[in-house]
Amino acid sequence: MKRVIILLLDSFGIGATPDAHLFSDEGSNTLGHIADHFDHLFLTGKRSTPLNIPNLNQLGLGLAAKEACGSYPRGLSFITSPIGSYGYAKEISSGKDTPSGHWEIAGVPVLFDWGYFKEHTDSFPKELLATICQKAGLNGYLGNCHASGTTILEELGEEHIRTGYPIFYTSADSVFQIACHEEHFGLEKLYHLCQIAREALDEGKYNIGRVIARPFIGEPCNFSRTGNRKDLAVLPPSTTVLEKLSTEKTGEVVSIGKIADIYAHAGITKKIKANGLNELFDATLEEMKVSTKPDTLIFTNLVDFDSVYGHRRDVLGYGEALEWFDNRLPEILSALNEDDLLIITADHGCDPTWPGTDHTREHIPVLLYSKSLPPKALGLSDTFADIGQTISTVFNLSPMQHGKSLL
Ligand SMILES: O=P(O)(O)O[C@H]1O[C@H](CO)[C@@H](O)[C@H]1O
Ligand SMILES: [Mn+2]
Ligand SMILES: [Mn+2]
Repeated sequence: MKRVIILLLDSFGIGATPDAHLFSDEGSNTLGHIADHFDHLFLTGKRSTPLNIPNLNQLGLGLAAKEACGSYPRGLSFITSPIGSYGYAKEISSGKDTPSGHWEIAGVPVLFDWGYFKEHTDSFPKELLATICQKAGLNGYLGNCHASGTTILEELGEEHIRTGYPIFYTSADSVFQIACHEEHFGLEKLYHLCQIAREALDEGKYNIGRVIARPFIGEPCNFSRTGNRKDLAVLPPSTTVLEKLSTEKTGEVVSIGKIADIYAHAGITKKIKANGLNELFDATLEEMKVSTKPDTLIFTNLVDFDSVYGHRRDVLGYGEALEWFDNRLPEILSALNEDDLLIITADHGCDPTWPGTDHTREHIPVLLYSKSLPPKALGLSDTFADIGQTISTVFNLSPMQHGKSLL
């Protein structure tokens, strides 16, 4: 039996890429700056340890980070003999968004330019808004701007409840996001509205990667987003390794968390919904226990690193979540069969110390671990697609067009 398990820590970058200046992200470093912060807390007596992630470090994370940005993350002990193969990768896709990162990992980089809503206010074209309102029978909308998804609820959540108008917003990513109250507006009504927006964007050829439903609950001054987020993505531009596995080998491709949505369900054979790091982690472990089909890929996206900590610029929360993950990592390692391959990686950066609330253009870590694989230094991957090519090699699929196998 051959299985590949991918744990994707959404936004866990390890240092700016050479093209980061094109995104105003030169010097960004998600892991590095979190480690700096924790080291400072330790040295000033506010924490009993620096950033404490010994298991990731043993897998070669510190060494990969050193190669990616020039310095070992502060406070981590220097490891000379990691137990895993470690490397780092840069991105050839044009954007630093979630679909681009995930698709490139699956062997399909985004070599075209997405459409973006670049204006920070009055962000969406009038004719697009008119079409959506007409098709959805809406008398109005709120927002129509760039925003952080939690800040905009504080600003407009109350007015949304009072008027019944949905909140439309975007970011530096190729997204059209819609926030509505689950009870006052209704969840199904929100999903329906997102579908209308998706169709209007496609018909208008705006080339927008995702429409995202952002449901929330609560009262003014106390709103919170729920786990019923839904991403309506366009299809990847060509066949991903996920699709190849499910068609060439009739293998099992298990999505845990938002993976299925990100790939527009293409190639996914089993979908497991889970919210929050704990549930996502438990679901991954459970799937590793019950999956018996040969040629299985279990792919988990741990979105909270990005949506709860990275975009919120919560350095402490991000670091503590990393420590939580690291502490549970041995459970995954001991659930691995002899010829399973574990891949720990990310899709882009989201440095919580960086100005603004957007992603950062960074290298991703590429940590491979298998009981049957002697550890080695993998060096720099010129594209995230090396991961897809590696998976294609493991399952003996036809080669992907991009990337080289790391095995
Ligand atoms: O600020 P929130 O709503 O979390 O939105 C963020 O999440 C979106 C999708 O990952 C990004 O484009 C960014 O805008
Ligand atoms: Mn992401
Ligand atoms: Mn994000």
